[in-house]
Amino acid sequence: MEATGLSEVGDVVLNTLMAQMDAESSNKDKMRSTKYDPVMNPENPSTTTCLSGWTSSFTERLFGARAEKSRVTFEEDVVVLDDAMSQEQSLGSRTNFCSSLLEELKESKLLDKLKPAKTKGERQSDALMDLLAKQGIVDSMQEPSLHQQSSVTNKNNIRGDNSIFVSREYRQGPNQHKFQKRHPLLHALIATISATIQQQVESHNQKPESTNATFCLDWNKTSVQVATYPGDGTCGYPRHCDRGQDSCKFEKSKNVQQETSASPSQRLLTAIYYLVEDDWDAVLDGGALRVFHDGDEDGDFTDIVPRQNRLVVFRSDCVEHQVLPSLRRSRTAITIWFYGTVKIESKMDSIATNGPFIDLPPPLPILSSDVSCRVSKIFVSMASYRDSETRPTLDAMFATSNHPNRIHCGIVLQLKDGESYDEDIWQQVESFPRPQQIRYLRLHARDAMGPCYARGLAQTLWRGEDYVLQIDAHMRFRPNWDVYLIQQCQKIIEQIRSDKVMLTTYPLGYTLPNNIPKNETRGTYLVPWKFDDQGMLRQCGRVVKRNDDTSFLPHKHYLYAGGFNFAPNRVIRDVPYDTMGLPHLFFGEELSMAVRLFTHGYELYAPMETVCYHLWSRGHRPTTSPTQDTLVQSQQRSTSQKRVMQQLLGESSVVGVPMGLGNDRTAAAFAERLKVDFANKILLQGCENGELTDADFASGATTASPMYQGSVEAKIAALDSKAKALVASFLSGISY
Ligand SMILES: O=C(O)CCC(=O)C(=O)O
Ligand SMILES: [Fe+2]
Repeated sequence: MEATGLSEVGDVVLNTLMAQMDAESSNKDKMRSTKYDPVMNPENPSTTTCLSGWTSSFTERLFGARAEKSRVTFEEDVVVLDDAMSQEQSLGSRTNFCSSLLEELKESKLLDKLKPAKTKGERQSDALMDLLAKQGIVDSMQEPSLHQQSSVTNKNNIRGDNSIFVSREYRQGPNQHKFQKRHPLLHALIATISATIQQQVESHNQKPESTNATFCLDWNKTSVQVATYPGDGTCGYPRHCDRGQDSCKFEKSKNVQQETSASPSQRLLTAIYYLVEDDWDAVLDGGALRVFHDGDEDGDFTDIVPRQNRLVVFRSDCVEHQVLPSLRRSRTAITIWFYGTVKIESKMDSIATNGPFIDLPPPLPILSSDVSCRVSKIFVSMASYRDSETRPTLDAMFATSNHPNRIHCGIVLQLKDGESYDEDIWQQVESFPRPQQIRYLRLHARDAMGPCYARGLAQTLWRGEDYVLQIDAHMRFRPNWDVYLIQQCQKIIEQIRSDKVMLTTYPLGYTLPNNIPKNETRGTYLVPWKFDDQGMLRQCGRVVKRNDDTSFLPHKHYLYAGGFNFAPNRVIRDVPYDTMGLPHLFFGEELSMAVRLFTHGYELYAPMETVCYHLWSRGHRPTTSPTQDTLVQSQQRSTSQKRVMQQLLGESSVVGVPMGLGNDRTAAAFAERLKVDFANKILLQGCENGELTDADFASGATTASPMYQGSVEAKIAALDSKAKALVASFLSGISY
């Protein structure tokens, strides 16, 4: 074994030691790390007027539950506040705020300035302006004002209203007193709604337990629009999302553009205040705001009648809506858009059983955009063989996920009947706090037939979830793992324009009970290691140098890890586990999957960051070993190994058959990419680096090292004496 490999092990051990020493101080840091800095709302410099009818359940609707849900519902996502503005705020002869405001708009001639909304061409030029603003070529704070709007009616307009933006410069610029003097009621409306929203956002963000989402609103960037739909029954506004068509789930099939943490804030909340007459009739006047519940084209909806003094608020980034034509009279509304970003953080749920984590690794970096509309369900496939870590793994997995409600597990529990060790495991899993999200099959351990059988059975528990994560039953996770995996997967799909992608690698290790190398978050990369005495190729993971440039795609490789892989759900149909065909196969399972995936056109990638940690020691659980095989078992194993060899050599009998190779690429091409000669069992030059170069690996390692393959004991044996001493002192603190 080469010394270069050892220094990698040394690194990991050192980092683990440091993690332990840091454990106490970092526990304190586990509190919210992102603090929102309240900024004084310029729309509201002195007053503290708030909408009186606003309740905390409204706040919960807009800022709370959404992060956990995939479906928009009227009851949970839209706030309708009647009698929004109190009558005391009206001025002059009228006692009614709404009619006073309408009068104010008329008197100030603002309503005369309304123009048909923008044409498609104008919107495209806006997009260009946006781009230029992002490049710093023009000032991004400029918003469309009266002068920039079209004065020509265009039949291609998708929306039929006449509108005007009350420019930010006018409302908030140096001459804002002019605006306030000329439009005192409009100013009062904007200030009241803004103050309420600001107060609610702040109080939401200060409650760490409320959700895992922090709302950062950019108070300098509100937009205010006055819009009138004529009452001729012809004009409405088709179904849309105020953030733009790319943001909604309904539009998911189109390429979703994700914000990066550097992207400017976007529309986050839409507040619409209706200025119609008080006898507006839902049927005779029409003009309802139709809110769609689901992402589907033909999903449910709720119609909201535009009542006088009614305020409707919803999330601009996920609530799709439409304006139905006004049938009898014109319909005026004022819309305020609030801009901002949503930071998603992991809930640091305390672990219900097996004590708390002594430490958690740093969260995975995820794009700061609110992915709540885009995050799909994940099916977690897990084969567990008499493993007391099954329940702690599930606990850790849910506790560190962003969207625990969207995770569904299929577990194959292979347990001995009547043994207390096994019955304890059964009890723990059966009494799991999220029983609706756990499906399982229980097998007698005596009927176990190796990982392919168990993982194949686990796949039968899939119920249409969008992504599939296959893991072992002894893992820990970094916070944000679910959103990170989906975002990385999507990034690759967009780049290579194929959804036959998989993220997979050998994770770094943890030790019992919960010792996670907190400072070690680098990714690992799979490369060939050696041919074992059965003639089977073994593989290993190598630590890759950290690269903080998030624009980089994960590194492509050709090997597959059974204990950690993530892919869009089509993988279950394209390359399902060979449940019956490879009984009692251990080494060979991963190669068979690798060559099958490759020949079916799948590209495999190693995440840039460690996503989870794997318990490499088997000391905590009873395992089977080939020496305990019955004759039948060992015969079956060697038949399975032969089948894997046929696959690796691309024999025609295994091409294009169920559970065999695909026709997209050949096994020979796989071997060539891997730089391995399977027929002669030779590793070819450069195979230890895969698609990378020496410089890409940590510690300048030039050879493949078996760092994650063996037991802890094997690793100790491989260390030099200095590292050995460190490991010994480290292990003496751990009981297992
Ligand atoms: O006036 C309404 O009810 C909604 C208008 C709208 O959807 C928009 O302007 O984006
Ligand atoms: Fe809208």
